[in-house]
Amino acid sequence: MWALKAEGLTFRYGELELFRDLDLELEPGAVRAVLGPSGSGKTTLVHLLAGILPLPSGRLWWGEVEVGRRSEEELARLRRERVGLVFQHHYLLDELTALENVLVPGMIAGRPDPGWARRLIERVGLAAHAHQRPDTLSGGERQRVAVARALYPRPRVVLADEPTGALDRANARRVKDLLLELAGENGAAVLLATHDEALVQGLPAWRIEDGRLVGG
Ligand SMILES: Nc1ncnc2c1ncn2[C@@H]1O[C@H](COP(=O)(O)OP(=O)(O)OP(=O)(O)O)[C@@H](O)[C@H]1O
Repeated sequence: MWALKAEGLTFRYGELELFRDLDLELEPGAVRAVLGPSGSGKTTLVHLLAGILPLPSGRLWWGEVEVGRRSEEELARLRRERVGLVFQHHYLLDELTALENVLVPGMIAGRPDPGWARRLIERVGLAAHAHQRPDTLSGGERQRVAVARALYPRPRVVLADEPTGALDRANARRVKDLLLELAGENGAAVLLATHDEALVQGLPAWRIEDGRLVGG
């Protein structure tokens, strides 16, 4: 069984065709970088795979569940349970502490587990900062909170779009390493889209070419 699978994905913005009959499959625990220059469609691909952009054609699965056509509400619930998202911008809530931000997915689901949230905050090296608000943390620390929050629901797959794009080299590596470690410990597959080839050196990678993914 796969953690993430897409079949026959075609997508265009007007005249600009970004994907043509694209297939992909990630097994549980697998890691793939998605590489491509600016404008090649990395963000668009992540948004399609996250169900943020509706699929105009093709099929998408998160684990054994086919995403298909669903109400916004149902899609949001499924995504919260099955998909961890990390973007270049952290999207943390400024009025909550770091720990509370990690717990948010559990509160929305009505099953908060503060012990698990605390363990994740510890794992990303922020135990001493658990009760600080995001606006009092550094950029790298905020991204580590975002990584912990993405892993909180124990998702099948983590989709990351330039998660280290706003960070210096050392912080970028630390955030990327933590993302892969935590995902690995929890059996989540990771798809990491970036233009930064040095960051993902040594990882299996797909490149966007002619509307498909090659390599890997
Ligand atoms: N809403 C939109 N309407 C029309 N064209 C769009 C839209 N969003 C993106 N595009 C175009 O689609 C192409 C792919 O954009 P996308 O943001 O997916 O690329 P990317 O590889 O993530 O780029 P970057 O690394 O610069 O973020 C670009 O040429 C962009 O101009």
